[in-house]
Amino acid sequence: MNKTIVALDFSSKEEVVTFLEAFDEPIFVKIGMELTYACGFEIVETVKAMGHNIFLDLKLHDIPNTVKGGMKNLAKLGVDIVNLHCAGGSVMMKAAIEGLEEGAVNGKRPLCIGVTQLTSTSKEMMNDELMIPGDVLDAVLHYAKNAKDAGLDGVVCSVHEAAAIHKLCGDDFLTVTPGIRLSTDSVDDQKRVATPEYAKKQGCDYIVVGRSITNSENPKQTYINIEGMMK
Ligand SMILES: O=C(O)c1cc(=O)[nH]c(=O)n1[C@@H]1O[C@H](COP(=O)(O)O)[C@@H](O)[C@H]1O
Repeated sequence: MNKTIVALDFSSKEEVVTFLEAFDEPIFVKIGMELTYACGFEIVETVKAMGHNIFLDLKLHDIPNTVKGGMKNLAKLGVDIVNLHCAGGSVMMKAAIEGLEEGAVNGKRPLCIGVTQLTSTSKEMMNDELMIPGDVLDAVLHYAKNAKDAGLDGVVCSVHEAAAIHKLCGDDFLTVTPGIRLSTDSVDDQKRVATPEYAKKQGCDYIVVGRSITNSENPKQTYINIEGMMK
């Protein structure tokens, strides 16, 4: 199974198709809000028809009943992974799983993972602006435990928290880690970043990589190099 999930942060179907046509084999991709809001859910069908695995990253965060209904309809799309914000709370997370089970296609629901603290969040921002005290690791572990208890399949976190999450929640509990940068890349808006090599050392199940691949001169070769670092 591929360990690298490529973030298709594009605003048109043409860019997505051109990007994916370079790959000879199916890969794992992430369709997020930029692409979905530009193209609608039709883009999910387009990418599925090309044979790729899909993480549909819409980060649901609302009252339990609304998230349940939303997840029911997302499950019908037959994607592999969906996500939500753990900050929505345990009742919301349980409702999300109920919705996914109701909408499951042929008895199979998408995996559901919860965003703990965005990788663009620093300790200072978390403490001073969001008013969550302590270290980022403490908050992330607390949210991960809530997610596990609510029946989620894993979390989105930074590479720096993945090993501690596996220790607390078990090796089967997925850690999906964005904020990946090659050592020469600019950090951009990310705060908790790490290289693919370090992600492998920390036991991350999947890394999410956007700009390091999509903005590179040869995206396919960069993808192959990064996959190589994760094997
Ligand atoms: O849920 C996500 O995928 C996500 C969570 C998070 O905490 N941080 C984060 O960067 N992401 C996503 O991962 C991708 C990272 O993109 P790059 O910074 O370009 O590699 C983006 O599509 C983000 O929306």
